[in-house]
Amino acid sequence: MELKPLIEVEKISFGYTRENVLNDVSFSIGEGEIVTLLGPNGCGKSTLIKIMLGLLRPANGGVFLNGRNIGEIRSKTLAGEIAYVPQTHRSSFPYAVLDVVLMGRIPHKPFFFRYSKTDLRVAADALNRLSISHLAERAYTEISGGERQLTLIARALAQGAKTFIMDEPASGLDYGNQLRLLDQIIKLSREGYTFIKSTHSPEHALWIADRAILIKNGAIVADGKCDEIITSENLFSLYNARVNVLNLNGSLRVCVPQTICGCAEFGNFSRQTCHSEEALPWRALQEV
Ligand SMILES: Nc1ncnc2c1ncn2[C@@H]1O[C@H](COP(=O)(O)OP(=O)(O)OP(=O)(O)O)[C@@H](O)[C@H]1O
Repeated sequence: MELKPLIEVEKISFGYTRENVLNDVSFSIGEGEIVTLLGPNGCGKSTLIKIMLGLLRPANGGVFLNGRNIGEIRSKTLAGEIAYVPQTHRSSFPYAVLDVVLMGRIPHKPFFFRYSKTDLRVAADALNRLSISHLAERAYTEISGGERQLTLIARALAQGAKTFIMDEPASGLDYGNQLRLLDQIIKLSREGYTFIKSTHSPEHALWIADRAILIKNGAIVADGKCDEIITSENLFSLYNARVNVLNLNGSLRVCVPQTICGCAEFGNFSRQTCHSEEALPWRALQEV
């Protein structure tokens, strides 16, 4: 089924200097999709995200939200539509975590305002949803990087926008919080939210995303369903790393490196199992 285009990126080129970082990048995002941007360090993911948010102006091309050029939409209006979770964020002011989350309500407020009971409830719900209510009174400057990341995601939720653009949202999170974040994204997507997120984990894309856009040297090299384009060959082309994409139980896909500890044979990747023919559990899995 063809999804209604929500965001259209048309022929974007951009360079910080004379050299282009992005070249002729085009794609569209449908309402309710979860789209993952994948690519090696420095390939242009964050730059593309900043252009999609109107924070950087492209040299050529444009970004359209529901047909309107993003550069012409007032920032307050845009904030009601799109919430941004940046890769890293530091604050010099020791705001309480609750206050940082409440800042997500500002686009809904007039110039002079006080937070209403509804704002407080929305912020408390967002903290609760991310399981960080216990941090509410802590200073944002005195919590860990992962806790800050969760706070920013809660702020994005409190903002009430239906589209989330997230730059490596799982990067600072511990393993449990990474999985809980993926879970939240799936739940919110079922409620009609749209997600565009960059990641360095092809597995995260395989597990939750509808679509992946693979970027290399500032250009799109593949765009399609995760199951179809997150392949061993494409991962090698992106990361210069040999990885098998395996099918678990016919539904879940996982990435398994072909070589760890110098053993090139598929499956022989732990010191214990090295050179042991019997101990190859991965043989039972089907290679994609
Ligand atoms: N403010 C800047 N000024 C000049 N060059 C920049 C600036 N920000 C990024 N770049 C360069 O632009 C290119 C793309 O950077 P970008 O941050 O978009 O990559 P990325 O794919 O998000 O990388 P990573 O996965 O490491 O976060 C890189 O070569 C980077 O060095």
